[in-house]
Amino acid sequence: MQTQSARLSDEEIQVRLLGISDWQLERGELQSTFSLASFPQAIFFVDAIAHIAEVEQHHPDIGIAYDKVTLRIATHSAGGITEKDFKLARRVNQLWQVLSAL
Ligand SMILES: C[C@H](O)[C@H](O)[C@H]1CNC2=NC(N)=NC(=O)C2=N1
Repeated sequence: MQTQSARLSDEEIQVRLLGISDWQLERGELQSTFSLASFPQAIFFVDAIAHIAEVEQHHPDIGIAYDKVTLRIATHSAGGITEKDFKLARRVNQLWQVLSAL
């Protein structure tokens, strides 16, 4: 879909960042770090993200440091940030809200 995979301008990115909590623009990627209660919970979170990524056919770079999970999202084919990246970030935030309520 052309509209979803078109590279966003810096201004468009900043506007969208206002509407999504806990994500920053770092080195040309959307980035967020989530703190879990334990290493197994971090792995569980990453596993759920993997399923979302497969459904979306859009995949974050994932770093796991004990109980912290850092996600970096960019659209490599567009050489920048696109709507697909924000869609994935919003899905991760939804997952985070569900897990936080458990
Ligand atoms: C064919 C498939 O849709 C592409 O290779 C996708 C897969 N997942 C992807 N994920 C991310 N983050 N960026 C991409 O450009 C990308 N490309």
